[in-house]
Amino acid sequence: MKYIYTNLKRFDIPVRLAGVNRLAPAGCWGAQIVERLQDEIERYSGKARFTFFFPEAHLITAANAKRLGSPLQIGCQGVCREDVAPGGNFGAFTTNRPAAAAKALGCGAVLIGHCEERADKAGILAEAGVSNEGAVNRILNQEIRAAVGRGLDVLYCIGERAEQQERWQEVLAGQLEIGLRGAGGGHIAIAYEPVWAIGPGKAAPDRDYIQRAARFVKEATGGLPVVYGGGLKDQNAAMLASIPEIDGGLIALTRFSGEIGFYPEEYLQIVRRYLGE
Ligand SMILES: O=C[C@H](O)COP(=O)(O)O
Repeated sequence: MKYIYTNLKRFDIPVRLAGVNRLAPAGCWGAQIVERLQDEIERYSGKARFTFFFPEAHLITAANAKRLGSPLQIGCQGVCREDVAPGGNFGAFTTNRPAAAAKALGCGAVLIGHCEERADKAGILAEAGVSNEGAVNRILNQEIRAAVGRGLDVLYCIGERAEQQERWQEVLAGQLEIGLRGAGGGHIAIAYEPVWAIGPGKAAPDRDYIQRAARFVKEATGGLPVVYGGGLKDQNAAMLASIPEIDGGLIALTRFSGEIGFYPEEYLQIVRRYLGE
């Protein structure tokens, strides 16, 4: 079974507001993505699982657009490190999204620890004059445990930044060891994303580099599924699919130059290529 994840970041922002959304007005953007993809995706049932991480505003319309029995799973882009509990917090979580809320909104999965989330948390710590990767990993661990506690599938992102490349093993080991502590019992997959390979103008590492990291992650986690993200595109999908330790991919942009963004037809082309069709 292959796992194909998609992070739709904030690709819902229209071009006139400096975003990359050329697909649909914000109100129906999530539904349109589901409607344009689900027929084709259904052809791969049994061969691959598809999860789409939407910004919260689109979770309901995306979930409503999903046909009954569709293999497409809807996920959100993070959960709060605390959750509601009987006799505990009843929902006093202004601005945050507890795992229970994600569940109630129709999510089956959550993306945790994306490098953009890590950078945001590190930025908050930096405001207090603190630089502490361990603290970021501990907060992400709380989020993972909250998500697992609610039965959400978790895609946990790890990866080294450019300046960490020489000590990549130490960085990945810390992210895994602290992030996954006490989080057993759920469905957790790892997205290996070298931060320096993410986004427009960036290129994915070569096969050996990715295989070495994926092997390391597999060994450190006792064999959890590992997917690759960061510049995954039509041109390298087959190469990535040929790495035995890689169980799938995490896609965001489908077009990295010109009118960059997420385009459903281009996405399907990457999927076809990855699945060898
Ligand atoms: O969440 C996905 C990753 O950040 C990969 O992004 P990218 O495919 O645009 O490089």
